[in-house]
Amino acid sequence: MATVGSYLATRLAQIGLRHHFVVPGDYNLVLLDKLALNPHLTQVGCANELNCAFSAEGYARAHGAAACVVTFSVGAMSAFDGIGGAYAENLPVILISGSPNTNDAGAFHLLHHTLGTHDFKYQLEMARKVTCAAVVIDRASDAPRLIDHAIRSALLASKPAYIEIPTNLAAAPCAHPGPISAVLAPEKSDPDSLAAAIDVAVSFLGNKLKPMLLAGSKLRAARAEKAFLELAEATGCAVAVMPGSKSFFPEQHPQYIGVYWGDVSTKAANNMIDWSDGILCAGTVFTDYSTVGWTADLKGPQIFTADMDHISVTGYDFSRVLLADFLSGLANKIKYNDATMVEYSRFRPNPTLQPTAEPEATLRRGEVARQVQGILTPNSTLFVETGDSWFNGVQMDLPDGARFEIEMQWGHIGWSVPSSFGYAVGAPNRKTIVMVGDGSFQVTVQEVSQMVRLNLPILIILMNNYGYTIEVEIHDGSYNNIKNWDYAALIETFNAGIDHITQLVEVDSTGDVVAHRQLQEAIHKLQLAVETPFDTSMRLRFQPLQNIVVLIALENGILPSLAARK
Ligand SMILES: C/C(NCc1cnc(C)nc1N)=C(/S)[C@H](O)COP(=O)(O)OP(=O)(O)O
Ligand SMILES: [Mg+2]
Repeated sequence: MATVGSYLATRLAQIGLRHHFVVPGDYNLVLLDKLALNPHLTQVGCANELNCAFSAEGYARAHGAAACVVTFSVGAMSAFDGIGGAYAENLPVILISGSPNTNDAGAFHLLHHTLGTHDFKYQLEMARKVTCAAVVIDRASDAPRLIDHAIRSALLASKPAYIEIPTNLAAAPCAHPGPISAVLAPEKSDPDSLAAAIDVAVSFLGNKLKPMLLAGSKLRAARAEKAFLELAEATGCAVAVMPGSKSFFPEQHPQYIGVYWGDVSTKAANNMIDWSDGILCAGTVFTDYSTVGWTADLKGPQIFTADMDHISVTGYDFSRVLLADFLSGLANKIKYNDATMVEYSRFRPNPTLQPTAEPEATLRRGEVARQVQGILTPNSTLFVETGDSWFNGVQMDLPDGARFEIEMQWGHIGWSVPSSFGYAVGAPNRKTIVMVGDGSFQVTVQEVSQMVRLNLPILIILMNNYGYTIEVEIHDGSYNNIKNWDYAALIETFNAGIDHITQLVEVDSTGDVVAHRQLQEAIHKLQLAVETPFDTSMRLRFQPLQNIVVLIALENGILPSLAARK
């Protein structure tokens, strides 16, 4: 016989997970022991449950799915914020929570960590709001069915799922797992609807003079990036992406024309969108953010919408048509029409190279962004945090193979630190770079200490502009003040007890005036840091830290109103 905990561990390993993120608590300790026994799974501790959920979210970005394990109520409540983010970003994260013994409710026990009532179902009710499937294992014999249902639902919908396991059932015997195909077998498109949707799309695009494609953030969740590329090359037309799907289409591809984000588009992509008479939108999500306050929300007869499992255009609507099936089926039937590329070639803007700052100039945001651009490789993954970093990141010109991670829908400040940590756990062979503001960094900075512990080579570019600057731009007030930190000293704290040489490099444009050339040198050396023992003779202020590089750039160009806020 298996146990409920070992059954769950086997299923997590069988769907390809090699790590799971945890915060222990007395409702989940036996379960954690069972999960830790599985030879394919490594347990990764996090500093709190918000970061635990965001770390799993980042792992899912790298690995396809993820799992995090928390304790009842005080743990899960905090994790729900990160799980809400995974829901909003279409990422299959399995949230697993310990819970009271099955006899506690019936005995009218009042329990610690709960709301102090006899009702222990509130967590399940809350979980139902932020997941696509939420189950409670009330009997060990139900565990196989319920665990399989929750995991399969999450993988098919690319949304989080919730599994609640009472303390006394984690080690209870249950049936051995059956074939994993019961969980992993893919859904199929309805063949008639698929054929009909493709025919409608062929005539929609076929009778347009200047059709083009727009890639959206759900392309990854639908596992349709390859099919989208196939369709693009079959049509020869211009291809734009939305900010939430940057890097889901190769940016060095001749048909790539930039990020469509209304007035903040790149490479004049918005001009082509406005000029086109027919746009196939694949996996797109139009929100107040992504449409720049509804100024670019693409409605009307010239829009053809291909969603994860649903196709629609004026007068037609097809369900159970999987996006990847639709795109590759359409690629086989579509007529070639490169009119939009011919037009775009007439005004394709030259790349705007940020001028290199003068050697002695003090450091500014543009110079930091220019130098980050310079270190991007096909193996880079660039995380951009909510705030100014979004705009710096969206402008980056990605080499093919480079990936771009943004939390465009949930937009939770602080997401990038734990998410990049989880991502790097899931994809250690990639070079993870994070651009994050000081306000965001302060929300979830604890997970830098996990980066230290796991010796992950992550480069964090912290843009310290003394506060919530985006908020200042939106609507100023004293509430946008934050206390500046001595980040070097903070990082030293994380380094306690670690004897490896890694560096926190603080490039301070006031006080120790450090010209930008030293930033370049620092970045260059930081790159070396992950391969070779670090040269500790840096002239910059630094604190030894385990293979993590946190580069803190105080932006000299801070808004005058902020200057006084130190
Ligand atoms: C407070 C808030 N948004 C509101 C907000 C508040 N709470 C959560 C969890 N998420 C949010 N987006 C935002 S964008 C700050 O300007 C971020 O500051 P910082 O990281 O320092 O970046 P910038 O200075 O470039 O803006
Ligand atoms: Mg800031």
